[in-house]
Amino acid sequence: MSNVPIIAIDGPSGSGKGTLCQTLARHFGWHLLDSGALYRLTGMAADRHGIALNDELAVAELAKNLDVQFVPGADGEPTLVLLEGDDVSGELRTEKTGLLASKVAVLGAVRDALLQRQRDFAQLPGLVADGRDMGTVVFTDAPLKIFLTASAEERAERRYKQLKSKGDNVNLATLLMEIQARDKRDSERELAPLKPAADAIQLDSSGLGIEEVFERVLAEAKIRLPSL
Ligand SMILES: Nc1ncnc2c1ncn2[C@@H]1O[C@H](COP(=O)(O)OP(=O)(O)O)[C@@H](O)[C@H]1O
Ligand SMILES: Nc1ccn([C@H]2C[C@H](O)[C@@H](COP(=O)(O)OP(=O)(O)O)O2)c(=O)n1
Repeated sequence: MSNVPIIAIDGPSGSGKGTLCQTLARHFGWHLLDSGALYRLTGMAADRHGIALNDELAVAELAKNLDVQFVPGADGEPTLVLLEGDDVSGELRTEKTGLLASKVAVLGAVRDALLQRQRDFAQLPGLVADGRDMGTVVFTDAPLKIFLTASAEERAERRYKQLKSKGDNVNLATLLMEIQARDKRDSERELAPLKPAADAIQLDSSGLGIEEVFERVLAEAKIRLPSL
């Protein structure tokens, strides 16, 4: 793992991690780990199988044996995600699934079950890792760690526009409450809580455009990863 350059991006929901990570991975031609998707899929699997979200061992067993396939889309089309053979690409990104993910993510046995699977993504020529504990737990040696934030209001607004453009019937006030509840659960949990690593660069993206965030992180990458 140590010879693989890694950029770890952590932060709360809607801060722009996914967008930034995809742009960075494309820019460098590196691999991408969407760790949140693994927690989302675990939450969905528990929901499908009627397993209580606090049944730690049963949920961890699901996490260990996730039957998932990522099928690259045709030109310009998004990757399809199949859970147990069913296309769950749409359901994966809903707020309901985000909430399920945040609930199973408090369970230590689930986090342990997903740890090695995440580390296996560290492959040459490099990895951009998106999550909550990339810099603090999963890739502690990453030479560049970014903790990306934005005000809860701005994050809710971003999510509102994103879901609205997909045709979802959403309400801004409800989204803000959901984001705040998820922030609280993710930050206050005992294991791998959402917090900046001691050596992370904190970047508040409130009022910054997507391109501006990318340029700032690119500049940091050139400093911290001199081989780039
Ligand atoms: N800096 C930014 N300014 C405005 N909108 C942004 C910014 N970064 C991301 N977005 C938009 O906000 C929404 C949520 O971003 P996303 O990358 O999914 O966040 P996260 O992965 O942190 O939850 C997306 O629609 C994205 O296009
Ligand atoms: N490394 C990670 C990634 C996600 N999680 C949990 C906590 C999050 O609320 C959920 C969903 O994460 P995800 O990054 O997909 O969600 P957002 O796109 O930021 O809304 O999973 C985690 O505990 N650790």
